Amino acid sequence: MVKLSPSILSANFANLKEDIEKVEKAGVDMLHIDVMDGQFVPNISIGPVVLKSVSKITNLILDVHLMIDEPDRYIKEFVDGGANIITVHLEACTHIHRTIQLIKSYGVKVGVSLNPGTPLNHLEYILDDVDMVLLMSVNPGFGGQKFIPAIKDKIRELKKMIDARGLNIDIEVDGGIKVDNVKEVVEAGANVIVAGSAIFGADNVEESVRSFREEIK
Ligand SMILES: O=C(CO)[C@@H](O)[C@H](O)COP(=O)(O)O
Ligand SMILES: [Co+2]
Repeated sequence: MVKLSPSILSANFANLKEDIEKVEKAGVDMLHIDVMDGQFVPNISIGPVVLKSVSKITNLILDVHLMIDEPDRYIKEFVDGGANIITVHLEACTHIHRTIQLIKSYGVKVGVSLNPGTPLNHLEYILDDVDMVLLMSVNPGFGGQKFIPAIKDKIRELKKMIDARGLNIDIEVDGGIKVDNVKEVVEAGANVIVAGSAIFGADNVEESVRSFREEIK
């Protein structure tokens, strides 16, 4: 079953509660929380304080995407804020293995994300330790960018690596996913789809979620 994880980066932050209720009612599976530090990526978004408030008004799985340098410093705060899955960028961690163990020690799920230009072989010695791999299909930092087509091959390769090891790891893809390209992403092997502008930015959120579901059923 393919899961939908709309990114609140494209929500109206002055109206966040209503926006989240809309996607929840529309039947999405998770809520993707983009955290940006203005250092690892050239943008600043939200942190654990907002996450904590969000966790109080939704039952959706909170899928936290940390685009911050040396995330070990803040893992506990995001756990306390209600994160169910914490994904860190491989490129942002000096000791990725240690960071993965730290996240697991709090009993939450752990994901590792790769920028579009980072090769899959960097996962070789950590793949067995993670619950999810997040492949970026845009360069991180902003919503509303264009999907990078080469990532479809990367998804296929990752799926092969996971299957060859007999692992049960989610493949999440994030950036530029719309109703008209989601099918290709799922066919390549992704089973968690992030969509920001295409869901929170849609005129009719319910209709957008329905169209996504139709494409990936
Ligand atoms: O992590 C990021 C961007 O860095 C994403 O989660 C975006 O927020 C997705 O937005 P769209 O590309 O779907 O508009
Ligand atoms: Co994201």
